[in-house]
Amino acid sequence: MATHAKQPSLFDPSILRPALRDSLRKLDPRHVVKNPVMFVVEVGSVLTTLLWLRDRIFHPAARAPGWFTLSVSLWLWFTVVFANFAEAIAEGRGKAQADTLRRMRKETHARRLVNGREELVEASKLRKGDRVVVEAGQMIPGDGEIEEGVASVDESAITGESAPVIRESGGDRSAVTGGTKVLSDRIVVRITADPGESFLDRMIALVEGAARQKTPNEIALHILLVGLTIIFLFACVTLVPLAVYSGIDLSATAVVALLVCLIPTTIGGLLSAIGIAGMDRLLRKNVLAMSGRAVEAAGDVDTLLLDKTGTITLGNRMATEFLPAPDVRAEDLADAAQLASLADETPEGRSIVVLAKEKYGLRGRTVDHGEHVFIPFSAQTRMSGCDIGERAVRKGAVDAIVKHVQALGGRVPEELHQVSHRIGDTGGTPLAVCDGPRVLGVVHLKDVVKGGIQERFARFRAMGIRTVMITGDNPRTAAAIAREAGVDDFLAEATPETKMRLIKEEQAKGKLVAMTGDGTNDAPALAQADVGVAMNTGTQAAKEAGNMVDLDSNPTKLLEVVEVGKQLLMTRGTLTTFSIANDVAKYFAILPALFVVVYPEMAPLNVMHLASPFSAILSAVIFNAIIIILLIPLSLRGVRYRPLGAAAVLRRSLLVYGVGGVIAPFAGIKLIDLGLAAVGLV
Ligand SMILES: Nc1ncnc2c1ncn2[C@@H]1O[C@H](COP(=O)(O)OP(=O)(O)OP(=O)(O)O)[C@@H](O)[C@H]1O
Ligand SMILES: [K+]
Ligand SMILES: [Mg+2]
Repeated sequence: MATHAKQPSLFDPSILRPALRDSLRKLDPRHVVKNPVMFVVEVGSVLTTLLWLRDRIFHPAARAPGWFTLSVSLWLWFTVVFANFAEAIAEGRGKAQADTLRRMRKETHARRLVNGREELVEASKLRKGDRVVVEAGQMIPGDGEIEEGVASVDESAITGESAPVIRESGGDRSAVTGGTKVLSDRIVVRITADPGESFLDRMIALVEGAARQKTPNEIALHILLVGLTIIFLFACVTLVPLAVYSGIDLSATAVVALLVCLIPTTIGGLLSAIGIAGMDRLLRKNVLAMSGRAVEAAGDVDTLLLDKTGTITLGNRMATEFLPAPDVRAEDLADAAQLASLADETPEGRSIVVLAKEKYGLRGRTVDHGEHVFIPFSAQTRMSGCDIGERAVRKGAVDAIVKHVQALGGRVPEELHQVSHRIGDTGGTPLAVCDGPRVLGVVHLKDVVKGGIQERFARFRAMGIRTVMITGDNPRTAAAIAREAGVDDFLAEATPETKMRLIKEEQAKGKLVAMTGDGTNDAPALAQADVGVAMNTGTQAAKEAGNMVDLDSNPTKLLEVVEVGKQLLMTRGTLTTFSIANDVAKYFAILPALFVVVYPEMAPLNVMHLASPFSAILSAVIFNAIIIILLIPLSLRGVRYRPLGAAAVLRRSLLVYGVGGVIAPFAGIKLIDLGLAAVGLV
């Protein structure tokens, strides 16, 4: 997908041209009215245009020369167009991607199963609940869950990643996406989305911005901007009697121009572009955010919950050793462990079967489904196993097996705890094995902490974010891995319920919580978290519960999500500071120029020595419009983010953008004034 394409330059012609067209179309008052500050400017543009026409037609004893009224009017129109352009160009980048995605949504046929027979139908006719067969070389016709089979799938259409991925029925990797291609084997898929509601459809709507709504923060900022606009409206209106009293001929055009210079047009014009660009930046990191609100929440996250296995560690836990109980032969332990794992398709289960084969030559077992009853692993029981005849073999977390054995009236040897503690302290996972009430020993599962993870957690700490590892594993293993990885805290022996409880507790303390997950049993927690990032490989339930989907299914992607969120908040904050500082400075730049004619005492304030009052006002209006264009790249790219504490970042940006915002207008207006004088306009 286009998300992996090199970041296009900000002003790529293919985006620039439609954006220019859009910025004129967006002059429609019904669009502009959604942005109150810009609406005031548009009303001002219409008003000054009418004033100019009136002067041309009726030649009254005009207070302002025609060239002045016309120039101000034109630059006010430019101001609105520039703001529209900022928004259009931010949207344009998503629109280009949506087009790429649409082209990909080719019409395909589906092999629908009806009463055990296949029939060929158009993919667009598939409904929820339909079952379809897909074989090697064919396109998956719709979103769904695999009911039967395993297949390798090329998902590059969605993720941009060309390496095939394995999708299989049963586990947490059973979801498939319409538009991806089966490379090997045969699967039966149960369709989970009606036409028009597929992942690809939603993705198109999202990147196009069609689904975008103002976030609560944006609404709050809008209200602030409207407040400022009203205050300045009063300030400008009261200036009129003051001017009359002082004998200054203040034209209506001048009052409108002054008003536009004072209201926060810079941030008002860039606000929506900043929001759109934030979601776009996330998309470039292959994360689909379902709402702008989620991106903002990511920028304010206090606590981050992460899984141990597969997130902090590599996740393919391998059996490395059988450690039998005192009166048990190692071979018998290996035999029982293998029996308990024959149907266990988890990496743990498979590795146990292999180790027993390698070490003790245990192979050639046939599985008889009449005789063997397999008990699959679940996060609640934390055990799995097999019943065959008299035997009931179980393997699982040590505390779970201990409870199980005690419930059956068995005795737990002291050595079991010693051995498990030893394994746990090295960061390994001890799996206890029992046959009925008899404890047979422990299997040592080894897992490896991912490379570079310490640096990632150090960055989180620098941002002031607390990281908590949650795991179903025992406290000793958890503590060892937590120490090695450098997380701040951990929760061991967790079940899906305790995960959920932890999130609620944090939220009750007023914290914003983020988490990643992929399983159906992560879904409630993903929905509860303020930022829930679901893995694209995860189940349908997980993807629907979260408010973001990571197409790369990389659990440590949260770090980048948080950074993009912070960058969005900072960009908006700094540009607001800059905009308001700018407006205040303009007030002091223009007023002395207007009044110095009648109040020579104001001369020391008139530091700018502008050519004339008309020139002062026109220069300010031009500066006011141009600054929007100049700040578009910064709004789209975002201010550079450094992982410092929130207070330090704020102090720094207030200083840079506040002081910069005060100085810029003086320099800018003076330059424009000199330019106007040079071309002989004033
Ligand atoms: N296939 C399995 N059969 C039996 N027991 C298992 C199996 N897989 C894991 N266990 C045991 O159950 C415990 C809990 O597993 P669970 O998947 O809930 O957590 P985890 O994988 O250890 O950590 P995380 O929550 O980070 O994924 C494991 O620590 C292990 O002791
Ligand atoms: K302004
Ligand atoms: Mg697990």
